[in-house]
Amino acid sequence: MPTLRIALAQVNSTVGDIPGNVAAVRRWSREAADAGAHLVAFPEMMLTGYPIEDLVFRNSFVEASRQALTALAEGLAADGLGELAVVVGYVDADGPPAISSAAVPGSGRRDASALLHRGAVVATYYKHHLPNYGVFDEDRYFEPGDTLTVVRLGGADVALTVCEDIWQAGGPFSAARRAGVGLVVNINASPYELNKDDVRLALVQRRAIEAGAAVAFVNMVGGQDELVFDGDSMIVSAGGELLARTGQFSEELLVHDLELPVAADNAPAPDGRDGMMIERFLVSGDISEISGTADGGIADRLPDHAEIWSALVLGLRDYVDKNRFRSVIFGLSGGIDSAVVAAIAVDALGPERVVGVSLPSGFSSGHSKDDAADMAKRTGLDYRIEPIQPMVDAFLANMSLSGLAVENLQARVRGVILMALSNQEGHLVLTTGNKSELAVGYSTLYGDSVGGFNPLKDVPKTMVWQLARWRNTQGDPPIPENSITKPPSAELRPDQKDSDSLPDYEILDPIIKGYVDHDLGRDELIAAGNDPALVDRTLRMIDLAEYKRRQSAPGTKISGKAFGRDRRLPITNLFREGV
Ligand SMILES: Nc1ncnc2c1ncn2[C@@H]1O[C@H](COP(=O)(O)OP(=O)(O)OC[C@H]2O[C@@H]([n+]3cccc(C(=O)O)c3)[C@H](O)[C@@H]2O)[C@@H](O)[C@H]1O
Ligand SMILES: Nc1ncnc2c1ncn2[C@@H]1O[C@H](COP(=O)(O)OP(=O)(O)OP(=O)(O)O)[C@@H](O)[C@H]1O
Ligand SMILES: NC(=O)CC[C@H](N)C(=O)O
Repeated sequence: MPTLRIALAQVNSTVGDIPGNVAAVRRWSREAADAGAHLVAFPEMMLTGYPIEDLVFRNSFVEASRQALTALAEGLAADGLGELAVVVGYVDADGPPAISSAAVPGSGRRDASALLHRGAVVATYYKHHLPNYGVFDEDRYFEPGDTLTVVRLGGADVALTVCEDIWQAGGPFSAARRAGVGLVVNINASPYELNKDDVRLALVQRRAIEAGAAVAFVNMVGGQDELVFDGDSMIVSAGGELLARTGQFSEELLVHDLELPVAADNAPAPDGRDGMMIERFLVSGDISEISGTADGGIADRLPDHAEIWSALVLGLRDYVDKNRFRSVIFGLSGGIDSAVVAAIAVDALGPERVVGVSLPSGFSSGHSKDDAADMAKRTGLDYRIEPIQPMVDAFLANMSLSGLAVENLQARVRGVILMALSNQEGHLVLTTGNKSELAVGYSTLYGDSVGGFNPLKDVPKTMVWQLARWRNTQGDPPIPENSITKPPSAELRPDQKDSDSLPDYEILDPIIKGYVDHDLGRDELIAAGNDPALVDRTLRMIDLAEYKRRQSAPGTKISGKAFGRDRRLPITNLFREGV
């Protein structure tokens, strides 16, 4: 029985930074070789980052990816790593150049995996199953491959597959059984959402059994606009037993020895109902002898709140760093939302890169200023005070405004100040509205909704409180207790409370979840026990706020359905539930 030492490189690539991503492959390949690995696998689209969206239509981009791949193969050999088999994701094309931003049939854009060895690209594989739901639009971008690539290395047969190939029965995994491979390598760009780790493990186990082969599943880690990749790479035996698993949300090299069956030269059963062809490549008959043993170990999964917090921290850090911002700035009101944003930002970037500004008006309570100052003292963030009343008064001296217009004016003056400080000092402005507020439109357009990124965009208000309490149990509590316990208020008029305009968030959030996350209609929401009048009111607010969401800042997805790419609704829409 050949034993292969497999390394899974759970690493962070950046969309468009092809030279940086190539350098990362060379760096991690060196580590894998030093650990005695025979094969190292990198994530889907490692060379380009993922998702590349409409960049795929630019021939120059696809060509840069293809050239980087061949140069990488040569570079690895030049580094003395030619004997290591390196599996890496990239974008390829094997049809005529694209002529417009449409998925021209035959233009052959491919979501591809390649095996590099001894300075050459030995084999390539094109992703067969293309996800086209939720945040994925791969039918728009790629053509599916129809041939399973099997490589022989050290007397074992290994099949190459890409991400969605593992999410659907049939196709490559069923072809892998026909080909009689010992191992299927599945390279991923599988974004995080809560509880997806449990789904993934069961899935990888199911596919291993379907293929009758061990599965090495490697996922990327890091943030890309609204997505965050959590890693969670693993190796599962042909019988479905979990053998090794990485931690979540950090770069890691998992190295594990796998005993594989000796490859047989029988032709595969020809009549596969999977509809795939099988193509075989010889990589190398002999491989280096194993020294010692490598057991990757099985890392514990994070509990839910720790997992969500890690996702939000990594999502923000990578957005800031990859877009080359030195620091972030936001209004620090003493309320729970800006307090939790401050704690996430300090965890992500360190207090010296976080600026919190108290922007008191005539209606700001004493405790709002004290709680903001307390938050700053606890975390060491850069705290400023910019009173807004003189600027609000200047507007009111020159315009006749009343009621809501005056309320929103305060939020807008705050937005102008934050954007001015951003322009002056170069900070990224964070906006702080949570998923519940975004759902019902409880924010001022061009006011508190200004900003380039929103860490709480996919976090319902009730979870904002839970996260605050959880974070305060981890070491020194960063969030003032008063910010957690006081009733939420926008403080735009005397004694204003969120509860004047909105039902309690404990009642509101389940309705939002049903309507937004699960697409339930009015009758189903009422059948689930929600008050009919409240359902009608909430659905109306959600429907009418679509225009605000369409122009809202991006923020990290943590749920099964986030606002943005996951949930796409027309703004102009006269359909009303139950009417
Ligand atoms: N379909 C559509 N397409 C494009 N634009 C549309 C539109 N419908 C209205 N608009 C525009 O939007 C304007 C109305 O929106 P906007 O100006 O924002 O005003 P609006 O949504 O009426 O008021 C803001 C609400 O958010 C609350 N708030 C504000 C600040 C902070 C917080 C908090 O606690 O987090 C809550 C505030 O108390 C108030 O209830 C209209 O005047 C119109 O210009
Ligand atoms: N006095 C203030 N100083 C600084 N920023 C403010 C102030 N008031 C509002 N903001 C900004 O506007 C955002 C929305 O205001 P709002 O008061 O609704 O939220 P919050 O204070 O964070 O939380 P809560 O909804 O619990 O009150 C705040 O998160 C904050 O960024
Ligand atoms: N990149 C992909 O193919 C990802 C799709 C897959 N269903 C996932 O969410 O992990």
